[in-house]
Amino acid sequence: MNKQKRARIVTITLNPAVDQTLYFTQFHVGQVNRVGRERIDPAGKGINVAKVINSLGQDVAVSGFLGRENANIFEQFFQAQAIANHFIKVNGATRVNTKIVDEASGQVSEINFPGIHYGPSDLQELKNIIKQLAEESKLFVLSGSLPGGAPLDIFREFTEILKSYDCKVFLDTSGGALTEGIKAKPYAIKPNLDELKQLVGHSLDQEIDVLNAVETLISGGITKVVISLGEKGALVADGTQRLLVRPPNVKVSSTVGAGDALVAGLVYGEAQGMSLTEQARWATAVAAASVAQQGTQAGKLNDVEQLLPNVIIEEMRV
Ligand SMILES: Nc1ncnc2c1ncn2[C@@H]1O[C@H](COP(=O)(O)OP(=O)(O)O)[C@@H](O)[C@H]1O
Ligand SMILES: O=P(O)(O)OC[C@H]1O[C@](O)(COP(=O)(O)O)[C@@H](O)[C@@H]1O
Repeated sequence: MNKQKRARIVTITLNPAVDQTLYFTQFHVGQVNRVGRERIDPAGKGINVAKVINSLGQDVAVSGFLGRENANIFEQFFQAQAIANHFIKVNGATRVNTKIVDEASGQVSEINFPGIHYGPSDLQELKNIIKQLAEESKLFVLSGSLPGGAPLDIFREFTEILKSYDCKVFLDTSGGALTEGIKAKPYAIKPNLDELKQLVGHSLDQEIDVLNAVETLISGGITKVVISLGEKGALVADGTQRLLVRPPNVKVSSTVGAGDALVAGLVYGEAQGMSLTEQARWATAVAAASVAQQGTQAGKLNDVEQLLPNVIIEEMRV
């Protein structure tokens, strides 16, 4: 596979977060708990996607809204990683999301805040930046929850703008933002099973229910649909193929950012012109490498390459 840089990818995060990960030998609800160690990561969905793309050696730019008061945490990181920073600074501080890791059980509990508020002029400025970036970058990732006050159809509008510039949009959001966003028919989406259930509005108890939901989304005009299934892997589908992809065994350190890593692997594969099968293999290896890292750090390219042969891909009958 030729790993030359062919396209710059842009990720948009409207609601970034400083992830504070607290590790406990064992966490007891309702009792005094002493923190074993702490990690602080500049994070949020699109920023995590960018970290992973960057660690794979692909050119990436980031944009969205950052709170002015603690923007330096992000700015220093982007500078150190040579990630092109097009974030707009708005009043206030970016949220701090706390992740509680119980090392005995491996369970992670997440406490996510609603996030920052922005004003109408901030939104206009962001639209202008997106249009400028779309002149030269053709792969966009729109990720994460919406900050307070954002209209539910904001990703729909961004997708429509980006499609008018011939850009491919990978949309990874949830709830009403996903329901509205898919109306603009993004190129690809990556809900997890809970997000898919919410989207279709009913339970998905059997494999056939999930396949039917995927079918409906693809026939509705979305080119690639990826349903992430946690440690079980993912269902990766386009108009002709349905792939059940199972991850290699890794020692789990933090599953926070696993979904973002999967998205990063998919977009990386797209930028490299990979087939759906290769894209699914890379995305799954990239996600497994990220799960083996603490906090939301990206796995190394070398680790990803070693995991690639251990990804199991089964073609399902359509
Ligand atoms: N324990 C694990 N071991 C290896 N890979 C994992 C593990 N948990 C998750 N993954 C990978 O990360 C991907 C995304 O995880 P998932 O939890 O479904 O996403 P999200 O964070 O969006 O809910 C999965 O499709 C899988 O490839
Ligand atoms: O934008 P949301 O949905 O509030 O999620 C933000 C949180 O999700 C993360 O991006 C991790 O997401 P995933 O585990 O789904 O990959 C964290 O870094 C961040 O704190």
